[in-house]
Amino acid sequence: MVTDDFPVLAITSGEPAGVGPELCASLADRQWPAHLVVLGDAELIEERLARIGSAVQVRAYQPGLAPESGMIDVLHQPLASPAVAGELNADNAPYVLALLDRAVQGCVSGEFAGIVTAPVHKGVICDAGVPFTGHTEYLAERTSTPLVVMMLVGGGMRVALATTHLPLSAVPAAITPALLEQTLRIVHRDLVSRFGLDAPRILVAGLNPHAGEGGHMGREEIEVITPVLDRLRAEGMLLVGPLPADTLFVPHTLAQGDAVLAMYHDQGLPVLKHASFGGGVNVTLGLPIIRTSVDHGTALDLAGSGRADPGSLFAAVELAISMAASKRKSA
Ligand SMILES: NC(=O)c1ccc[n+]([C@@H]2O[C@H](COP(=O)([O-])OP(=O)(O)OC[C@H]3O[C@@H](n4cnc5c(N)ncnc54)[C@H](O)[C@@H]3O)[C@@H](O)[C@H]2O)c1
Ligand SMILES: N[C@H](C(=O)O)[C@H](O)COP(=O)(O)O
Repeated sequence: MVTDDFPVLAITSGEPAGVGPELCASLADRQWPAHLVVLGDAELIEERLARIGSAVQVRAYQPGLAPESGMIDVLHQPLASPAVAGELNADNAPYVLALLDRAVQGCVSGEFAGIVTAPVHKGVICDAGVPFTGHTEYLAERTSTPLVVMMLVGGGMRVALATTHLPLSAVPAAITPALLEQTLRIVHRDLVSRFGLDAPRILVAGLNPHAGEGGHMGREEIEVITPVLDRLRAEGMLLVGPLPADTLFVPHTLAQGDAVLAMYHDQGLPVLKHASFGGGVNVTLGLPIIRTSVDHGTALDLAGSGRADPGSLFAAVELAISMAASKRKSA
């Protein structure tokens, strides 16, 4: 059960051909102020541990059992087909989704205080016939949440996205006044409730080069972004922008805000990942449950090598623990 000061967190081990299973096992290298329960196929995790020469042991998860050093507690979920490190197999896509479903179910029932996700491979899930664009959208659907916001934290930055996993050509039409307003409300609310900021200041990027150059390089700033910002400012929200994205991330400007709202995935994430890859955290705002994740993908090239850096997973667990504590304080 989730106790006040010792949350139980579900760690989904993700794509079985990727680095997720071995990274999850490396969580046993540290002592955590939480009970970490790895969701995955126990034999797969044992096989990866043996392969990388790790002394970590696998124990079957039982609620209430105290964590032990050098051991990971695994809530066994069987693979559909044997997994080979580095080789994607669409037959295991339902397994990957079952890990997420089980974790969500545990959060809803109160068994888990939150979810930390190791990476999945979006393409192989789609290849299996399940339209899938990412955990963010999947968890929104599974928790019946109409809108969630992806935010990455790292390198001293918090970068939220107005749009997530959609083709670049679809971005301008997706940035509607309603989307932008709801997104900013979610970012603002969660920065207060989950990150402990009293009056967060959000730097909002424009969509076009030089924020549209007064309408000469695009009109979204004038017609969509500025009116939304004006409306929310009138309510007291501290919003700066729309700012030209090329200079938004220079230290002097960045220092004037607590978070950035970028208009699309590759406007914000390359900057953050350049500054912090391997140590950043992806967090989903607006969900009724806590969810954090690594900042990297399945790294098929490293799977089974023992060379994958667990830094981002560790940071994701730390953030989930701190968010669970904030939630308890505000309850
Ligand atoms: N949280 C997630 O589930 C998540 C996040 C990002 C990407 N993805 C997915 O992962 C798949 C592969 O994506 P990609 O190839 O663009 O990115 P990737 O992050 O898997 O790999 C990019 C490079 O970073 C290296 N790298 C990644 N993780 C590392 C680690 N922990 N330690 C050391 N080096 C590491 C890889 O070896 C590779 O050279 C895609 O399907 C993508 O959508 C999932
Ligand atoms: N956009 C994320 C990143 O670059 O880290 C990644 O694709 C994972 O997204 P989900 O959390 O939605 O799976």
